[in-house]
Formats: sequence, C-alpha cells, structure tokens
Amino acid sequence: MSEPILDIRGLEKTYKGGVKALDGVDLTIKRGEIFALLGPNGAGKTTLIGSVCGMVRPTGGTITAFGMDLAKHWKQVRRDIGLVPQELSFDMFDKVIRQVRYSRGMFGCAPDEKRIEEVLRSLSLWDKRDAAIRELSGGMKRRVMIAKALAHDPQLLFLDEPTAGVDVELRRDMWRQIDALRERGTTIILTTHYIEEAEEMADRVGVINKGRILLVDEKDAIMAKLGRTEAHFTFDKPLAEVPASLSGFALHLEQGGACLVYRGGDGTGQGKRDVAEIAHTMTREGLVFTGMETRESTLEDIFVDLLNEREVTA
Ligand SMILES: Nc1ncnc2c1ncn2[C@@H]1O[C@H](COP(=O)(O)OP(=O)(O)OP(=O)(O)O)[C@@H](O)[C@H]1O
Repeated sequence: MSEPILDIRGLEKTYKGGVKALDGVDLTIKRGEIFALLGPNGAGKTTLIGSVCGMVRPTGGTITAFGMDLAKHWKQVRRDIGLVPQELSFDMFDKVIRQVRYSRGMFGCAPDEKRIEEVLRSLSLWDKRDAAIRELSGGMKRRVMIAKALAHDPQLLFLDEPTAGVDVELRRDMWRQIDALRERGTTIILTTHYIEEAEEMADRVGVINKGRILLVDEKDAIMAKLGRTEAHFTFDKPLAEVPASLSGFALHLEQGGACLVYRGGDGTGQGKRDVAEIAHTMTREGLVFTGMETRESTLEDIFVDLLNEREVTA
C-alpha cells in the first residue's frame, strides 16, 4: 500500500472545562480516497478536523500528514491542506474572484490567474467572478467557499458538512463537484449527518461517537458485514403462529398475525435467498399471502443500530 496521506494515532482533545471531545482516535486516510466521517452532534468531528487544520491544539497523540509530523512541520503540512468549514465566512462585499485570489496568496502561493480561472470554471462560478458575494444564493456562496479552499491546490481537502442546509438538487450538484475533485486526485475527507451522502460518495466510512471511532471500513464491506434484509408478508386471514415449517428462519408475527416479518441475512445475499425460500415454502403449503415487501438496510439503519448497540454496551 502506498504511504497514507494522513495518519492519526491516539489523538486526544480535552477542552478547558473538561469536555473530552477526542478520546484516543486512530485513523489512517489513503491517498486519493473519499472518506466520510459520520457521527451525531457533538461526536467530535469538527474537533478532529480542527486538530489537523490547526484550529484546535490536541492534548495528546500524533498527526502525520504527507509523511511529516504535523507538530514539527506545521507550515509545510498546512500548505497542502484545504478546508471548507461549516460556517460561511468571507467579506460579503468583496468580489468572488478577489476572495479566491486572496486565499491563494494566504498560503504563500504565487499569483496564477490561469489556475484561479480553472477553479472558478470547475465550480460554475466563472460567470459570477465579478459579483459581490452578498449577491449570491446560499448554494453559490458554498461554492465560493470550496473555490477558496482549492485556490492553493491542496492535496487533502476537508469538507465539514458540505451540503448542510442546501436543497436536494444543489446537494447532487455538489456531489458531482466533489467527484470531479477526486478524479483530479484530491483526497477528500467529509463530515456529514446525511447518511445518503456517505452512501453516495464515499469509498470508506468512519463512524465516530463521543470522541471515539466505532468503526472504519470500506462502505461496501460495512453493508456486507452489517447489512440486513427485512421482508413483510401480509395476510388477509391472520396467522395464529409462525408456521412450523418456517421455524428455521428469523421470523415473527406483527399486527395480530396479519403480518409475518423476516429480519436477517448479512448483506451477502443470504437474506434475499431466505426470503425467496420462505415465499416458496408458503406457496407450496397453500399459505396465501396477499402482499410482500422487502428492503435491504441502508447505511443509515446500520449507523443507528451501531450507535444504539454502543449506548447499550457502554
Ligand atoms: N471550544 C470548545 N470549548 C469547549 N468545548 C467544546 C469546544 N468545541 C467543541 N466542544 C465540545 O466538544 C464536543 C465535540 O464537539 P464537536 O464540535 O467536535 O462535534 P461535532 O461532531 O463536530 O458536532 P456537530 O455535528 O454538532 O458539528 C462537544 O461536546 C462540544 O460541546
């Protein structure tokens, strides 16, 4: 495996007042991937990003980025990191292009009008380059934030809740932009509350809660390991009990016997095979069901289950 772009070991942050926002975080990010960090409010996502981007001073652990110890080579490392923070922050009266140029300069990069044009065009902002930022819609303002974060050509880009509060259409548009960045080789770490976003975009997903990483894996592997199939068979004539011939399956009755529910499988397709066999067995035995609905669990179900499980066992 090529050297990771970011390697975080035993990271801790206790704020003044005693809140332990990070409690021994280990995380390795591969070059070129899109990594989604999921977690509820207050889980520690922003603190983690802040620790890598220099807004938060960790109280323990190490951060190695691009092979360099962040504590020792801070300036050099920061030069290659871009951050799109949650909060919109810029001079609302300034022009779009001036703000983007300014950001590039802040990182000590030589002026490069061609690159600024490229960035603005890639985010469909070129036509708005001379507009004052306050004249732009909320979604356009977010794009300007991305343009600013990209102006110095970072290798590693953090997007903290990139689509919070934007409408569905714009969200999809942002996803396309993020995908285009990946195509160009930028490594992206995004935090999100939208599981759909992680499901759509990410190569790998990490779940953080109470300052601890609960799980990190390939998105597909998580689905395969923790995914479940759920099937509902409905009957006009309620069943008194689960048929004996189906006792080997994870079945139970709901709605006074009018609904036979299956929950099982492991994301490898076993659930679907079970459902097919259950349906086949009932048909063979003359048990007539009038409806059947099946659904595979989403990353959201997995996330909720995982958090609940940890609450219970914590
Ligand atoms: N400057 C600060 N001083 C004291 N406590 C803080 C500070 N910043 C964050 N915290 C606390 O640290 C914990 C983690 O907060 P953090 O903002 O990192 O979570 P988050 O996962 O980004 O949440 P959200 O999804 O709501 O943005 C929370 O309990 C928060 O109240």
